[in-house]
Parts: sequence; C-alpha cells; structure tokens
Amino acid sequence: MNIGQFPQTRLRRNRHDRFTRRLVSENTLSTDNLIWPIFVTEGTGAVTDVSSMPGVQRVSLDRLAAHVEPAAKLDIPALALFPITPASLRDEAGTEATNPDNLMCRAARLLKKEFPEIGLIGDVALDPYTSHGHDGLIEDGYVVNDPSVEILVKQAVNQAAAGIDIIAPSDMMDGRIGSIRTALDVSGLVNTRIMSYAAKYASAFYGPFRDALGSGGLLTGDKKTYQMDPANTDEALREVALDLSEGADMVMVKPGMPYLDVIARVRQEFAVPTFAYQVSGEYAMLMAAIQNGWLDRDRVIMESLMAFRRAGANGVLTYFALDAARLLRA
Ligand SMILES: NCc1[nH]cc(CCC(=O)O)c1CC(=O)O
Ligand SMILES: [Mg+2]
Repeated sequence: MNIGQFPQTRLRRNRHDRFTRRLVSENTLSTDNLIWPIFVTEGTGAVTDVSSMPGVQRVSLDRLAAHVEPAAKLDIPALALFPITPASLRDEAGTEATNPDNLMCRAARLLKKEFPEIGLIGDVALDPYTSHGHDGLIEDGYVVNDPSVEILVKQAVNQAAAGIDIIAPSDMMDGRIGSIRTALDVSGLVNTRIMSYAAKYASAFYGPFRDALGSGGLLTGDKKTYQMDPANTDEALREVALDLSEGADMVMVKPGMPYLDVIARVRQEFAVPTFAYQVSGEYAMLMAAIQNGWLDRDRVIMESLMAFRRAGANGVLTYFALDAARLLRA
C-alpha cells in the first residue's frame, strides 16, 4: 500500500543539493572543448577592436605572441586563424591565398615556433583574398565549383606547408575535401588533419565576422549558391556523409546555437568528431545583451557552451574561449 504522499517519484530529489547534482550531471564542459578563433592583421603595433564584436581584436604579428600567451597558459588546445588582407592584395582570383609568405603563413610559422603545443586550424576559402568577397572564383556572375577547388587545394597545401595542423575548408564547394586530401598526401603531409565545415549555412549570423575581415562591404550578392539553405537538415547529413567519404577527419556545423538540431543529428547519425562554430553574430548578440546588463555574462557564456556539448559536439569554436577557460579554472 502506498503510505507515502503523492508523488513517489520526485525528480527534484536529485537536484536537492550540489553533491547530488554533480553525481547525476550528464554532460561536461572542459578547456579541452575550446577552440579560439583569432584575427591577424598586417602592420606593426596593431591591436584594433572589431566594433560589432566587443572584446575581439585584430592583432598584428609583432603583437601576436603576447595576444596568444593567455591561451597557452590556460591550455586551450587549438586556435583558428583568420587573416585580414589589405584591399591592395585582393584580386578576382584570390591569388594571395597561395602566396607562401602571406599573412596566414607568417602567422602560422610564428605561432608554431612560439607555441609548438597549440594546434593551428587554417580556414580554407578565398573570401579573405578576393576583391568580390566570395569564397571561390566567379565566372559570369556564378561561383564556379571545379576551378575554385583547384585554387583551394593550393591554398590548403600552402597553409599546411607553413605549419597549419588542421585544414578547415569553409568554402562549401563540392568535392574539395577529397581533392585536398589527395594533394596533402602527395605532398607528404599525411598527418595534416582536415576539419571540414561540412554543414555550413548561408547565414545572417556571419555579419560581424565579415566586418572584422573587411569583406562585408566587398561582397557582391550572397552565398546562397554554395552555402546551405537554413531550412534544410537532411541535406546536412548528405554533406557530412560526402565529406567523411572524401577523408574528413572531423566535421563542423556552422552557425552553432541556431543549429543545435543539426549538430545533434550529425552526432547521432555518424558518431564522428563533430564541432560547432559559435559564430560572430551569436557572440555579438550575447555581448550586446551582456553589455546592457540584460544577461549575466559568466552564466550565459557557460550555458551557451554546455548546450553544444549536450547536442553532441566534441568542441566549439568560440570567441568566448578565453573567458570560458578562465571560468573553468576558477
Ligand atoms: N568562408 C569564410 C568564413 N569562415 C568563417 C566565417 C564566419 C565566422 C563567424 O561568423 O564567426 C566565414 C564567413 C562567411 O562564410 O561568409
Ligand atoms: Mg559539401
């Protein structure tokens, strides 16, 4: 006979005190899960703010070691590098992408020397280098696939030769993962990993990033003929399946928070190393509310990052990486 009071099952019991909450916690967030994107710029003595990303800066190479030092101290496993190319070095074909002395390659060599233990992720796409701001080559107003892949392959090998550990193609051309894998292997770069931006959406959340790079104003039209339609998820699984079959070691979904359903499906379907990019617009959105005093900074950072872990992401590219690593240490 039921002599207790209704209800017998009380889920609140396991939330009663901190020790029980710790015991029943289903997911964890650690510094191991953090990747810090950084913007590098030409010149000397430059540490300039990105106005739409409060707290994020563009840093010249002479300031780069000092900028990265805290990440090394906090044991953040990897950085994602993004170069800002002066307009004078941009052209229709993104030629600067294949220059062995471009900013990206110089940054990679410097960082490998100063911080050999930190993994370097190199974004492969032509948008930092093209005069039109697109990720590939344009013919008759259309971003053409196969000729773009040819130059992206050269860009990838160029970066890997300069010391980039993980090539991260973010261009969304078909077939580039396989072509890049083959070219890396032929060049003897068999251990250079590929983290594919496999399911990358044509998103409004990249706005502040394009401000940071100075490619926003240059961009003609949109990226809808190569980046994915935000309405689709089945297609994301096909994108991931293809990239894995072509040799991707890790896959990424981007943006992050508005696409947690995609991360969860990818994780469940493939059970491969899966990453998420909490992109510039997500950062800007949270920072705007934080700066207004509308959201609690520390709590919202940690909750947003835990959400990626719950969805199944191994790690997150986040502009909050340093803040999160500090909070995890405290
Ligand atoms: N291919 C370039 C690239 N790599 C990462 C981002 C966005 C990152 C962010 O918004 O934080 C973009 C922008 C774009 O595709 O237009
Ligand atoms: Mg694809």
